[in-house]
Amino acid sequence: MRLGILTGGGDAPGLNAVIRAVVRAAMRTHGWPAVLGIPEGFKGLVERLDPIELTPFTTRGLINRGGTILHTTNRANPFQYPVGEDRYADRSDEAIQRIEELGIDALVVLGGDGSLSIAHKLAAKGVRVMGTPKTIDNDIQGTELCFGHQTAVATATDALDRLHTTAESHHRIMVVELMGRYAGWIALRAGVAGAADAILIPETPFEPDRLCARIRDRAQQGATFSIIVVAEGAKPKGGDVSVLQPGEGVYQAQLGGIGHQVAGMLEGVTHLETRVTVLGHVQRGGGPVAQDRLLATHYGVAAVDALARGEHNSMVTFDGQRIGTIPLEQVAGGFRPVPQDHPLLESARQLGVILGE
Ligand SMILES: Nc1ncnc2c1ncn2[C@@H]1O[C@H](COP(=O)(O)OP(=O)(O)OP(=O)(O)O)[C@@H](O)[C@H]1O
Ligand SMILES: O=P(O)(O)OC[C@H]1O[C@](O)(CO)[C@@H](O)[C@@H]1O
Ligand SMILES: [Mg+2]
Repeated sequence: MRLGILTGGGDAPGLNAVIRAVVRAAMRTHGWPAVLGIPEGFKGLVERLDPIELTPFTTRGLINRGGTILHTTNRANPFQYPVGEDRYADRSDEAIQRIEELGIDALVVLGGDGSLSIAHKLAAKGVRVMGTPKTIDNDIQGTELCFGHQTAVATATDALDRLHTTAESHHRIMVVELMGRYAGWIALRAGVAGAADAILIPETPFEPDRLCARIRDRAQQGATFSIIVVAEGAKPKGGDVSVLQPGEGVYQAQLGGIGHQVAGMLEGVTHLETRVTVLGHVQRGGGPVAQDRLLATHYGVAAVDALARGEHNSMVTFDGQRIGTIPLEQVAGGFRPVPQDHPLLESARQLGVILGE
């Protein structure tokens, strides 16, 4: 079987490790021919960019490399492809024609919800696809873990450790804005691991007055500094998410600003000196931590195994114990928020972490 592979949407640590695993499993275990790497996500198919021949030799040294050697874009949906200023066309037939022309029997898509939804639509038109769940936000339906997430959590935790020492030196409030558009997995996990005093996530719109009162109480009870973690998609009760740049057409809005908003509220009420750190794309950069290398490797091997079994139109998954697969139709268009009864939320509550409730 000739495999094609592409990476879509934002990058995440572990993409290269999946590519390496797919290539090795396909060629070494199944004796399939070299895998064709499609550059720039789905754009590479529509624009007929030259594929990259991937072999165990050309994918050496990839397990710990950040980014994606295939490059990626989040602006290349073949079903709604930009063809001019504010104009889009369905170019999916051209993408499919290119897959056929390259002799690709199955396409492995490393992507988030957007890319996996596109893969599902291609499958409906007869393309054999296999997805692997990628996103640092960890918000893809059907799997406990997406690769990249644990690296982002480690990076954010390290940032919180560093902010602790300077917060303590200056008796300041430090507000840290972390990624997480719709789900607060990074903020919750890094917040607990980094001993944050408050964690605000998109799933729990916060009460500004209560938040300010509780931080003021902390100070009055002797706390000389506070660390507040805010997911970029967090919002006050009855309010909206903070947008830096609105979305347009197929372009998603750029979120940001909630950290400064929260800092302004806190400083106004508590009169404590407050500083803001927006960690941003640092969370997506660099090589994957060991857990993400392992998860990415399992996912790559499982994707090839599933195709070899004759399965397609699925995504590989991890349920906390085992690697499996799930039909893409159960993934596309959905997302996975932090449930209100999640054990880590419960532990945070019991530690007295302010959760904006
Ligand atoms: N539900 C959907 N169905 C079809 N296309 C979608 C859907 N959501 C997003 N898209 C398109 O898919 C492309 C990739 O989406 P996006 O940038 O969200 O990447 P992703 O794969 O979801 O990764 P991530 O969001 O983690 O960066 C974009 O062109 C976007 O317009
Ligand atoms: O790289 P971009 O286009 O700014 O996208 C940023 C978004 O991508 C993510 O990193 C992953 O979906 C989100 O956390 C963030 O909102
Ligand atoms: Mg997306």
